Amino acid sequence: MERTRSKRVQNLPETVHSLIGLRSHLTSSWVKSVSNIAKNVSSSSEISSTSKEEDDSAFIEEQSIRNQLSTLTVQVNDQNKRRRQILNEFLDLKGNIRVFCRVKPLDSKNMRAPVASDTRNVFIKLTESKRKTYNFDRVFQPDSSQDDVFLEIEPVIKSVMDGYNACIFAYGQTGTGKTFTMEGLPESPGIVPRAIKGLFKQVEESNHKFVIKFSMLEIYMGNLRDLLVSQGTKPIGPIPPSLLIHTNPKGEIGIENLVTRKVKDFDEVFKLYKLGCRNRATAFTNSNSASSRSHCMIRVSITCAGATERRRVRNKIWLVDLGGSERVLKTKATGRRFDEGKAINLSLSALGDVINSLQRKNAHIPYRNSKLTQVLKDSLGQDSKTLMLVHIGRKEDDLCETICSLDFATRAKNVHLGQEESKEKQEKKETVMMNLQKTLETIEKDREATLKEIRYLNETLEKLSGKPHVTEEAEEVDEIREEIQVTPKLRRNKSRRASDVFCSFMRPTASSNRRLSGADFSPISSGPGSKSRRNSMAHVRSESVCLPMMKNVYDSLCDSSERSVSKSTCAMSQNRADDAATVYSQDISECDIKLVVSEHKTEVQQTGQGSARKACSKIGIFEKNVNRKTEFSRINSWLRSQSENRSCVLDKKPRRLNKNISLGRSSNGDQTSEDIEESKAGIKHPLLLKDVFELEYMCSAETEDQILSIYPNPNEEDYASLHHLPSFRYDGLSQHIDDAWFGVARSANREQDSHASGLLLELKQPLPNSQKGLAFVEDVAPPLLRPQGILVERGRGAHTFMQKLEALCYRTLVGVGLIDVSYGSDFFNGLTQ
Ligand SMILES: Nc1ncnc2c1ncn2[C@@H]1O[C@H](COP(=O)(O)OP(=O)(O)OP(=O)(O)O)[C@@H](O)[C@H]1O
Repeated sequence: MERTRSKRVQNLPETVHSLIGLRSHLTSSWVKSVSNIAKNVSSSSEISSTSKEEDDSAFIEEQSIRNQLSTLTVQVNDQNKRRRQILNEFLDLKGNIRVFCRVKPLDSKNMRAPVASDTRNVFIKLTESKRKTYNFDRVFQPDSSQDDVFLEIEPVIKSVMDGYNACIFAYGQTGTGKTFTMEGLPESPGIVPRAIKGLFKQVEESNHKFVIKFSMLEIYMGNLRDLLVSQGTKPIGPIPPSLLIHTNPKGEIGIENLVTRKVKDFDEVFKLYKLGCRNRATAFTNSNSASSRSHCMIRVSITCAGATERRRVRNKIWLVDLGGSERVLKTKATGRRFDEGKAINLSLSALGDVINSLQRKNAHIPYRNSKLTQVLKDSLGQDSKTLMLVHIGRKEDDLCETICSLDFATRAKNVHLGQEESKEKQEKKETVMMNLQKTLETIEKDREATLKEIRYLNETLEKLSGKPHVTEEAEEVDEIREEIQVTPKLRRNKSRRASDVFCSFMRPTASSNRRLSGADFSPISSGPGSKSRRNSMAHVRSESVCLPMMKNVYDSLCDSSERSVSKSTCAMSQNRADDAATVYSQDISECDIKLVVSEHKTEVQQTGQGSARKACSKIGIFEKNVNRKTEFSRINSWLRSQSENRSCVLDKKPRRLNKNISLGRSSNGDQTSEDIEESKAGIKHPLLLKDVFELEYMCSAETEDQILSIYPNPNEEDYASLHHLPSFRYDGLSQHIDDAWFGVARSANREQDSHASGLLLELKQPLPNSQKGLAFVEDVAPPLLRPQGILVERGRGAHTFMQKLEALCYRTLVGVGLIDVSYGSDFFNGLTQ
């Protein structure tokens, strides 16, 4: 229409000209035509001026909307800023580290429950007259719903939108409801789905553009495993390489090669979460049929450019379902379950230390003592928001664990040296908090109204201009997105190595590189040319003692390879402080960390067979030297605390190892010539475990029970059972343990020794069929090479027997302080002090 009008106006001069040229033909029709044209001309000019006016008014309207929008944006940013400040003030008053407690309902109403609670306190009935009270920022009683829990969590999620890092974790004994709280059930979703939904909702409502990314990993036996990457399901495969943790110059923690997926909505997150859960390590335990055997960690990172009121451009929230704390003795875990429990306990202990140090505002925060705390470093402390949900059960049976969990939580609480706030101070604080909350609500309402108006104006603008409204900020976000996508990931085995990028203490050690390149868990090679840095540390004891680890039905559900006890022991040269530091930061699993000892050269040089008393005094000398000369992690105090309980005998015998050693009797029952020779020399050869395998030696189930009944399981009340430990005899852990530790002369032929060295255990009670004590030697060999096949062939009886033997081996090692099982005097005592 407009186009037709303007065409007519353009044609007017031509028409007039033609009229002039046709003067001679002036007729009434001509007059009519001219008057029509004149009319048209006037109406055209009218139309053109109207359209101009219209254009102008549209432009003005657009401009005014833009002006309004920029005013409103300033306004909403201001509101965001105020909201952030007030919310932060509110959370500061509540405490940046808050501890909640959730009490699990009893399975049956008729059960006796020595645990009671109100909204702030948990009461424990210890005896008829003795009670203990624990108070928390909030206690969720057994009938509390998931809604109640999330209501307390919500401010932290808002704070994440404001650019703060946060960490929410569930802690507690196995089976007390950590996964229930974090993940929930389809009909009653837990914190993770609600928090993520909450984040997306806020993103939608916000006037800013956000990029949200999701990652999921677990810390299993001290190794970081990406849960968004399938690890394979081979029961005896190499342990997948642990992901490396690094810190960027800004102090932000990153995890190398961790899959990080950009997510647009909750559904996408949900799919990834399900995938991650499928890859997670869970197993049947005595306490929970689907027990989490690792710490499951979800990271949601948020990036928002152009929101100057946010605390930082990129921030993150960690949602952590910690592995269940457990008393290894109570759960009667053996084999891998035992190792898992120990690793979990050690990292929980490290987490407790970190939180406690943060609460006390200590100058040194021991983040580096576990992978868990290393990963969470930038989300714990400073202005990060930390929420710990401690879970307890009410059963009488679990009282001990409940007290441990409550003690752990109390340690993490913001109670400075036992000084509780006065009631008056508390009331004052509550009033301030209430006022802040009211202000917060008003700001939230105003902010919502402003956001609504902004949305309306944006829509109007879109209609007017016919194209979506693009802000400068959105363009910036796009740039960031591109930047994130093009950031090259560090590739393994490429010329660019982690060591080129990270500062010295974060560089992987030779061992971790080895692990990366092929999950090599074999013991230290003594072969020619193997002059690795690690090998040059003559006293590294790690990966040297291999006990028979049974492949049982539960193990087959897990995909890691077997583990050797040696993973929990490690000694380092004192003059290699840097090695020790590196090991702490990168190389070893958590079970190692607590046990790392800076080794020293003792002057003890004793040879020959030692009596029990001698051996005990050797432990004393060892400890004394250790105390005097070495720098320690906790093993020192643990060993000392154990010395009274230890009654086992360290019996040092330099033994000539012979691969063809027999059972001490020939097939017809006669003594072999070797036996005769040995008995002449006064040396008795014990039965070797290797021989047990090879000669298919088995005793009846009754005999096994009879033997094993002598060595009952120690429990927390009765340490006397440790007196029944089988004697432990040194059998040449030659290359890995400094002989001076046990006062033994080193074998001249180290090379030969290293092939046949192992751990020897001797039961005091001989087997009926054998005139000799039963003893075990396990050759130093990579766990994968051990004779699993033989065990499998022997059927169930062999399995049960071997499980029991394994338990015995552990108990012996515990008794002499070679391994730390994290019960009683170690982990739990540490927490309750
Ligand atoms: N508050 C609760 N209300 C109802 N059921 C609960 C509650 N807490 C836990 N449960 C139930 O108890 C069982 C064990 O809980 P869950 O698996 O969450 O324990 P967990 O602490 O995560 O154990 P683990 O450390 O071994 O993984 C589940 O069946 C769960 O549904």
